[in-house]
Amino acid sequence: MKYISTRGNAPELTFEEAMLTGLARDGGLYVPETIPTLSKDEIAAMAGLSYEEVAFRVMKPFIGDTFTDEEFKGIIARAYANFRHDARAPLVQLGPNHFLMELFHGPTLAFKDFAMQLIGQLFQFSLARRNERVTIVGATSGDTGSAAIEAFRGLDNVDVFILFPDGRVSDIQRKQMTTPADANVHALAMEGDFDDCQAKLKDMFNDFEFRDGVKLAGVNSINWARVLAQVVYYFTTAVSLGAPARNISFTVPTGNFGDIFAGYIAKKMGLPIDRLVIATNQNDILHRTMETAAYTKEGVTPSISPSMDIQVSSNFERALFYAYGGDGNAVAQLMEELKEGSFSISQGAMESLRDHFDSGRTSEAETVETIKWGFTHTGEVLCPHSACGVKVANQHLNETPMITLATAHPAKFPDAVENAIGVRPALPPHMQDMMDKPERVTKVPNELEHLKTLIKDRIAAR
Ligand SMILES: Cc1ncc(COP(=O)(O)O)c(C=O)c1O
Ligand SMILES: N[C@@H](CCOP(=O)(O)O)C(=O)O
Repeated sequence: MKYISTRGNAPELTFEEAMLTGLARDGGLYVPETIPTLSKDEIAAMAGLSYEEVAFRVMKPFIGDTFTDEEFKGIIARAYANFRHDARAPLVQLGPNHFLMELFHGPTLAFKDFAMQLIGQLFQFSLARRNERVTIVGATSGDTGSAAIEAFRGLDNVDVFILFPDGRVSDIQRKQMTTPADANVHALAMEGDFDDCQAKLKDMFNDFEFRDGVKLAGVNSINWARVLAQVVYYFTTAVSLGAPARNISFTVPTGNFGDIFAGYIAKKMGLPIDRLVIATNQNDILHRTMETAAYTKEGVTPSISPSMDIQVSSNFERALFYAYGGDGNAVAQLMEELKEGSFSISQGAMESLRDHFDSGRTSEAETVETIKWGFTHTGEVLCPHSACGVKVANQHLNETPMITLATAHPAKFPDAVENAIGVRPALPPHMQDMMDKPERVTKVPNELEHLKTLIKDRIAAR
């Protein structure tokens, strides 16, 4: 299996190379040159298997012979050993035809753990056998950063630098990033919003001297392995509700478009997904795009679902690549136009997107109302991001079972939840001592040269 860039102008790579590389050298994102498919029988045979067994069957065609089967099974087993629920991604029922996929039973209480715990194991295996070290730089609106730190802390051959927007993540998210004492962890509170952090990260990748000098690697969802790991739970949950014998729809709280794009890949692999519903908060660029065919950047307005406060939605580029029939030049042209603030999607590409995706937006007041509704009508305490998903899903219910992804544990956003329902969700026991630990964080300006120097100096000092 070879991996190609969405902008069509970067070297083709193997799975392992693409994983360790992150962003393609033409600024694009890596995708597999073909999407492997699974037959109805192969999907039906997943019923009753463990999460880990399904993970192996879904991901194996994408990794080819990168690892032996035994090696890959060992990697998967170690990745999910620290999850606190046997099903890993359990379903709870919210209504007659509406289910919630709880994706917050991993070590940092967000869906990011599903991919990041796996990537941590994949990197360790690959770096050890190649005798290499890397510098991971990640951009986060809160959850990717804590998941990355948890997955890579304490490793000798990895430094992990996390850029988060100063003052725009929850207190718990910040403490998850600033309290680990490991010397290879560097939490950087940057001025600006998440889009600024992600732009600086991409600037670093596009500076080849810096990139090659520090051996830069990326663990944001620009990394194909992140997306791939997230494909698995679409299979486990759809099969548990009767797929492939019946269709299933999903609603996904969306920001950087990685999670819902994983659902699109599951569909392309043969999982009978009817609709994939994009749920945004008030930062609704993706919903506006689906309605108007114009992707137009506006400023980000901080919300009570901060992890979705995103306007430059990185993985939408991958969706555009498929909507434009794999035309890398067309995608590169759109991304060039985006530098000026907006681009328009052609009619054919828009039809292709609308064949798979619906969308909706949730205001701040509606998010609060939905947290209340969830608690009162179902007993489920929703985090604000998951509440955005449930609100939009409730508007898209029909005869096809709907699964909404619950992307974070409510205890990561206790103020928003307590304000809505008067109950302060408690952190699980393994995280309670975090509140008293000292924080280690460096405030940094939104300046590329400053960041590059800091990173080089920190690596030299280790
Ligand atoms: C809790 C939570 N929900 C939803 C999202 C949006 O996911 P994606 O960026 O994959 O669209 C994020 C951030 O990625 C998140 O942290
Ligand atoms: N919401 C994310 C933003 C980064 O997304 P990623 O999936 O590209 O890593 C976060 O919590 O950091």
